[in-house]
Amino acid sequence: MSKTSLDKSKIRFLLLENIHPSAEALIRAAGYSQIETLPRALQGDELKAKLADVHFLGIRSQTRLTADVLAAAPKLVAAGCFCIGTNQVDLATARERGVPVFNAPYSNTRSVAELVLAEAILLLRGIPAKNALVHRGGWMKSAAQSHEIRGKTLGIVGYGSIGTQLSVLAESLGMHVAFYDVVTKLPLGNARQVYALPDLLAQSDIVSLHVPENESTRWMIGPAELAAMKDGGILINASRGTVVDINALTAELKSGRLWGAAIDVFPVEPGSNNEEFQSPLRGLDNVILTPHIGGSTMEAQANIGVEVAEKLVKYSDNGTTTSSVNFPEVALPAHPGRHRLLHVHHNVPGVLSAINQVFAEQHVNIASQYLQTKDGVGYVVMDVDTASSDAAREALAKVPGTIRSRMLL
Ligand SMILES: NC(=O)c1ccc[n+]([C@@H]2O[C@H](COP(=O)([O-])OP(=O)(O)OC[C@H]3O[C@@H](n4cnc5c(N)ncnc54)[C@H](O)[C@@H]3O)[C@@H](O)[C@H]2O)c1
Ligand SMILES: O=C(O)CC[C@@H](O)C(=O)O
Repeated sequence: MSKTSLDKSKIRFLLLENIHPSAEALIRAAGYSQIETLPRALQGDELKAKLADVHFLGIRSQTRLTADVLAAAPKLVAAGCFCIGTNQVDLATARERGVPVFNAPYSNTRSVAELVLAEAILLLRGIPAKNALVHRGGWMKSAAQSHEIRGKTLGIVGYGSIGTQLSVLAESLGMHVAFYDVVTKLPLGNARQVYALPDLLAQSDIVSLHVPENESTRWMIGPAELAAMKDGGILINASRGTVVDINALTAELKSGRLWGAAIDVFPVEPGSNNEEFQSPLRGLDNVILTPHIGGSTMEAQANIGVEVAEKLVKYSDNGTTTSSVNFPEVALPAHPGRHRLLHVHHNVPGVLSAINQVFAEQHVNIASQYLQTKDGVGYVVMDVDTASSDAAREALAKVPGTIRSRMLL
């Protein structure tokens, strides 16, 4: 088992938001014993107090890692988002503080695509409203406004991992697929790219949103976009709650101009299962409301637990940052018989030569050196002879421009 300069028994992991137990199992199997798990998100002061002593943090979509919170986490070595979205983390600040952030970019794409397709079928048949009526003792045996999915047009906004997966599944059921994306994408199957969002909205029977939360997607579906949708259209949002103006959507649904919607994500979501969910969409019969569970299947969550925990452990044990969403990516081999020095610094001219100067002055022989930079931050890793590593680490920490350094035994 690999060793870290800080004894593994002293390294603290905090896993929030009911992360699947597969994560804890993997971290324990790697030799770490201090792992605290909580079933809910933490925010603000409560989160800051908890983070004072934490080295590795695991979150899902609800815990906000703002610049303020990161400043209160001086020991934080790395953070893992046990999900796809990383919009809840101030990624630039994390990078500038020398904290790599990891996620699981593919583990729940299939789960989301399956749910969206199921919702599209249910909404086209008016099942949510019929189900609600029958539960209240009503009966409405009628084919009015009930349609097959075959031959209908699905408009996908955001043709990435989930959008493409959905595209393939929808075509297998006989749907026509059109998509809008800011990037020109290779269409799968017979799908076709539409280059203006209003055009896509106007020609789709069902519109499904699969964009990340960022400046370009915030409130991208507002009154004008909803008005551009077909009469009787259906909107599905399993991306992020800030993508849709929920009040405008409520108005379109209440007026009956849009036929139905399935919404999994909301501008404000409860941080735990014990809080009340508030939304103007509550009580509308032809709206499927789900508690942000698009990616919540046992299969996806178990895989995510392993994938992200593995990335955190690998960074802790060996320094590898491959697939980090905010950090220079370095894939490192094992370092048997050597000590490994990890140095994160501001990427300004002279830092690397200062490091090499320090090593020359300390008579430290560098066996291997790896360097990557990203957006103003450099990450250099050096494997050195064990005899001289302590002196080298001490000198390295004093190099101007250093953000942080670490040694692996
Ligand atoms: N409901 C859930 O449980 C759940 C689960 C997984 C992911 N998600 C959300 O779904 C999002 C998409 O996931 P993914 O894995 O497909 O991401 P992805 O990065 O693979 O794809 C996103 C696509 O959106 C495009 N895009 C970005 N900005 C755009 C804009 N302004 N207009 C049009 N297209 C734009 C990108 O070019 C990309 O092709 C995630 O960021 C996450 O927020 C939700
Ligand atoms: O599990 C979550 O909290 C978020 C799931 C989903 O939105 C994701 O980004 O993968």
